[in-house]
Amino acid sequence: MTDAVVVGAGLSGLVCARRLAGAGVDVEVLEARDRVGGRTLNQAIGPGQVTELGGQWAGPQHTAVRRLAAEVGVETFPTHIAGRHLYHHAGRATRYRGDVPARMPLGLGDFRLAQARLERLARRIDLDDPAGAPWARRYDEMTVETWMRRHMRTRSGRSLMRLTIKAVLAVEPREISLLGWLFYIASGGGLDSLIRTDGGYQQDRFVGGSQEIALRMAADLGQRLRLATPVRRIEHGRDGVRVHADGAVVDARSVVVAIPPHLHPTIEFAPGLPAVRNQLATAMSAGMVTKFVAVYPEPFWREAGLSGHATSTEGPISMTFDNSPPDGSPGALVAFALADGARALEAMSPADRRGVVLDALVALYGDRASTPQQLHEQCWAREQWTRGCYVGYFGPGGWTSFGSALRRPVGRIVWAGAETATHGHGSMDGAVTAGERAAEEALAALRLEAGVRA
Ligand SMILES: Cc1cc2nc3c(=O)[nH]c(=O)nc-3n(C[C@H](O)[C@H](O)[C@H](O)COP(=O)(O)OP(=O)(O)OC[C@H]3O[C@@H](n4cnc5c(N)ncnc54)[C@H](O)[C@@H]3O)c2cc1C
Ligand SMILES: [Mg+2]
Repeated sequence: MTDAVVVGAGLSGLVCARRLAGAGVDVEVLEARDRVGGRTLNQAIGPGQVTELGGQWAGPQHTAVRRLAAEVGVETFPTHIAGRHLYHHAGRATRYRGDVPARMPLGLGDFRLAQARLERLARRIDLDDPAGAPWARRYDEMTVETWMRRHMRTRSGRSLMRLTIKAVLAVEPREISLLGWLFYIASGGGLDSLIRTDGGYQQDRFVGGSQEIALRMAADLGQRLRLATPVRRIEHGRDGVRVHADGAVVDARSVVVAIPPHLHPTIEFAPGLPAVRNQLATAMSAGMVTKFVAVYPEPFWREAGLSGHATSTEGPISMTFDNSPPDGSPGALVAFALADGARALEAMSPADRRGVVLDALVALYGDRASTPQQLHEQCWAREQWTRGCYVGYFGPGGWTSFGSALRRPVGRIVWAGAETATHGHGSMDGAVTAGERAAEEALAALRLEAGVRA
């Protein structure tokens, strides 16, 4: 019998296993895919050059993932952001500086007032228990769309707020409660730090691609990690757990489940999980993102004084960034289709989808954008072992009904994953801190048990 099994070799599961192994615990990691990294994924774009198709940026607030990267020898480099950004709205692309386009002063004023209100409310959120306060529950009943209609006066202000929530959570404002939005804002260190283009969430990237962090942890784990081994059934009881996966059965004292909650129903638990835990898994949904990376001989937009960052209220592409490697060669633009935008693209043929994305890039960056050397596409909702991104979130009422069960262990089952994070919820940083927290919980239980046995 081994001490612990970790289900899922994303950042969270790998960090958890690394901490457990470091504490002298026998641990085995079972991963469904034939690769590690989960929602982080490198894409080669040239000899020795990569870009990312999943999570990639780290802001100054993301101290845990930075610490981990340093530990495994992965460096950061600043995201290329110098120059003017583009805002595409009402058929027109305009240039701007700063974090929010100022084309419509009334809309911008409206947005800033709403932002100030959200920041003020978010400061009252208890990250450990967002729905705990009686006043918080009222906010869980209302969608962000409803709140915007009540508190924002201009269409352009609302459209900026809609774009903001889509950019940071990949959901439409009708899909999430105000409390869910406030929790996410508080967890991310404030709305300002989530949206500012200078020194915010997108401040830095990882040299060699973000997946390199997971790849290095996997190398350190060696034989303790098994790929292409999806877990199908977890038996758990007084004496231990038995984890059934394709091609493996592992007996252990505890199991850490490090997959997103909306995938929990794909595993059979015996005995079944508590009622509220079952309901939590189906109440938590995930956003929807398709990420495109267009690769060009050079980052030609830079010569034109453009940063490569754009936001758009029109069409399926809501946001772009310069995603070139550190030396700017080759040039890469990443384009995001988010929520309704990503869903709209799924109704098209691959060729039509490609055409629509290139048209969007041409509308922003001109004709040179029409002929990339490579165009990569990753729809995370299509992926069997992810099914939605960036992260799981609760719809209206979800935090109130299920929030308190989110991290509560069930006997010998401990929960990890970015969805269980308090700080940096849904980010790589959150995945790391959640993995560390889960390792502490599993360790405490193992020590208690060893003490009882001794
Ligand atoms: C397009 C995109 C952009 C993002 N941008 C950023 C960003 O810029 N910055 C940032 O910080 N975060 C970003 N994120 C979020 C970040 O990538 C995730 O929060 C983080 O990687 C999640 O890690 P995790 O270990 O919790 O989950 P995952 O990475 O999802 O890991 C779960 C693992 O479990 C495996 N698995 C699933 N089911 C089973 C099973 N039954 N048995 C065995 N294994 C199983 C999966 O294959 C996967 O490897 C982004 C995400 C996406 C998709
Ligand atoms: Mg994981």
